[in-house]
Amino acid sequence: MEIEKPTWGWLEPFEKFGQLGDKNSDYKKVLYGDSITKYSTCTHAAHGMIYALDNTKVWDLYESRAAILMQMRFDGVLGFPGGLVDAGENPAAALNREMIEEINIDTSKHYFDDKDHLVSYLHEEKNLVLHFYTKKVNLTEFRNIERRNLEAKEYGIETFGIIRPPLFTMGDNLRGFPAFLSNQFAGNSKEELLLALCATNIMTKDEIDIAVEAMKKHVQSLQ
Ligand SMILES: O=c1[nH]cnc2c1ncn2[C@H]1C[C@H](O)[C@@H](COP(=O)(O)OP(=O)(O)O)O1
Repeated sequence: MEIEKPTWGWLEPFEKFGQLGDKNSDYKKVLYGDSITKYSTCTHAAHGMIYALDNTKVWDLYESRAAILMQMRFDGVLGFPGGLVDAGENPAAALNREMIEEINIDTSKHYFDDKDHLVSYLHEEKNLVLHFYTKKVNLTEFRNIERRNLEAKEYGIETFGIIRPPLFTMGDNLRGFPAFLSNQFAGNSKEELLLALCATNIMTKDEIDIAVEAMKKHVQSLQ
């Protein structure tokens, strides 16, 4: 008896871009302009990091540094809100559309445009270009954005809840940010997070390198 194929959620060969397990080294940085002209036949996606600086202390001990909005995705890995760019669509416009669908953002107050673009990456084998944007809001606005998320159209379908990464490292030099980094991330989103933390001066390159080393040691110790 022939088993009927599900019409959604089946990774067809053309959906190769959605497969998990990408290596950071598979992505190379490309200029935004080139990515639009030279790689027009690739699949494009746009994702965005909304963040607010936050100088409150966690348990009067650890610097919060910033509230950053990430999400648990339908495929069980972490990433930023965003998604695929439709044919003929501008990546920033696609990002705003996805932000409405995935986290119910009010684009009359907060929207991404070309000047929020931080970096674009090409995954040659997957024929995939990833555009990444950042948007700074204040902490009150950030909390309002978080509150609206439960009413998003895609909540419980494509997105399974928003999260804030802990940006502090606890006394054992592992719990907190390094342990967070040992999760699985979609596409190149871990690298995007690290780059954005540095570009926004939320963390120094040295602090990031220390956390990444602690995370690697932890992951190796589990193997
Ligand atoms: O946050 C991200 N940063 C970089 N790449 C990402 C991120 N989230 C997903 N991805 C990758 C994974 C896929 O290869 C594509 C498509 O993204 P996705 O958000 O799943 O697209 P749709 O919601 O299905 O339109 O980007």
